[in-house]
Amino acid sequence: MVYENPDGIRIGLEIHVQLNKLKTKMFCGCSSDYHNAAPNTHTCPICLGLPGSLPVLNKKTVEAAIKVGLALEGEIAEETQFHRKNYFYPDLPKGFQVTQYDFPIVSKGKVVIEGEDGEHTVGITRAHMEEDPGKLVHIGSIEKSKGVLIDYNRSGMPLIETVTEPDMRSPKEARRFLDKFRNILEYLDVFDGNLEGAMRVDANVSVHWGTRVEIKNISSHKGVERALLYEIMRQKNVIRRGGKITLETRHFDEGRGVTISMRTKEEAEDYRYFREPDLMPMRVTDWIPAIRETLPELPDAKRARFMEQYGITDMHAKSLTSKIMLADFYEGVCAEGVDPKIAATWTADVFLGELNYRDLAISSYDGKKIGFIHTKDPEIENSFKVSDMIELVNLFAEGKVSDRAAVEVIRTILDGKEEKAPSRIIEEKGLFKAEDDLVTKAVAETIAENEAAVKDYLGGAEKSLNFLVGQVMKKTKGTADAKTARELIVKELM
Ligand SMILES: Nc1ncnc2c1ncn2[C@@H]1O[C@H](COP(=O)(O)OP(=O)(O)OP(=O)(O)O)[C@@H](O)[C@H]1O
Ligand SMILES: [Mg+2]
Ligand SMILES: [Mg+2]
Repeated sequence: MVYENPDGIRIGLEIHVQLNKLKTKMFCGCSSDYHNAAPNTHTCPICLGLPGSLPVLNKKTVEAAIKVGLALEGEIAEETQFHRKNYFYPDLPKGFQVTQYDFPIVSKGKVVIEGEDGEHTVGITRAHMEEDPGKLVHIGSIEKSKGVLIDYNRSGMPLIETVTEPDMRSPKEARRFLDKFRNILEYLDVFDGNLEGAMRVDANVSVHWGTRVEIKNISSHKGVERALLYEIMRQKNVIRRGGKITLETRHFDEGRGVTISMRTKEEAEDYRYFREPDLMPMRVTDWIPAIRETLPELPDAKRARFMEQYGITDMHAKSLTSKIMLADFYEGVCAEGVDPKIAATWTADVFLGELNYRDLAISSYDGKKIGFIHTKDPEIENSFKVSDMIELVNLFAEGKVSDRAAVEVIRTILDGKEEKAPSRIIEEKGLFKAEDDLVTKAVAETIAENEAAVKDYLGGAEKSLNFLVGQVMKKTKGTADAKTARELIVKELM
């Protein structure tokens, strides 16, 4: 299958990622652990940009950038340096942002995603380091706001900006790219995507192979997908009415789901880039071998190994490796000699499905349990123990609990406040699988009591069989295995 891209869509992303796993900021010793702190409490003359303060580069920023570059299979510049991007705006009182201009540390990388027509490669144009400015908090909506508050806790946080080639051909591909990119960064342990403001995306998009429009500063992957869907529709409509698309910057209004023009590129500023005189150029070639040593097994490699080592399907391997903490949890479960295929089903399909359904995001794994938080309210948190999954998988493998009962156990643990082992939950809820003769008895009774349904089934109405199975489940209070019940009924009526 070859994807034709009938609307000539091209999407290129600029992704700002905070290296929020580093202990301190980029040019000063202020702690980067500010997310729960009061505004402007994690600041000093350097990150406030006060006159006379001098930056001291946090070497870990450069190391992390090189690590990212290697993971993206990019080229690392032999010599790299910083520039000043001059602009006047209250998010950076010193009047310029320290960034990299024509010497980005990383260039020419790639990321392989699941595209519209199978594997699809997205080129990485460049990735560079820069400092995060302070955060402006608009009171009310950005267009109507009467006032602005500024929090400089974020100011001076190390960022990596990654620019892709316009290689994505649909909003879905853009979202898949972002999911994959985030996953890689989390594997590298340089980034925690659950923290507020950790990843901000500018999405560039054009239709009919035309001029691009840039949508600035979108904070979620889903937001990027929605903004692009809207923007593509808007551009197509403009062209259909005989209009022209011009290079402009737009803002995505998450609430209304629309993009709004902010400025045209003619109004774009001239940033008067020049070399940052307070920071020396760096030669980093010698650092590369040691950093390469620290590269972990990356998602694609892990996925291939999982299929090979555990004999699981590609779908399961993909889902289990979509988060490093989930992959580690799964391996923790398998380490105890449980059936890896059953463990994959219960972890990837049921457990992960139930988490998504509840808007819970995986946030930690400590070797014993996997933790998760609510995506809208991080105060809501819970965890699931490796030992509980092992017990459940074994009970299921031994035929002691049915599908339905195992799902019920997982739900009970996710929703419960007190800790309980699966076997206790099963006992308390009476979920142990019914003995075979109990099921046989229920089948016989069901057939005797439901003459009409039996007749319909024998007359070819498959639906009636479902009804009969339902009756058996009811009689056994859901403890029968639905598949067994079905087989028994069919056999009886043959
Ligand atoms: N025709 C196009 N359609 C869609 N995207 C495009 C097109 N041409 C370029 N792009 C994308 O636009 C982005 C350009 O980003 P880049 O940072 O190089 O420049 P910029 O947006 O002008 O600068 P700034 O950093 O100030 O936003 C890249 O992601 C690129 O892939
Ligand atoms: Mg741009
Ligand atoms: Mg850019």
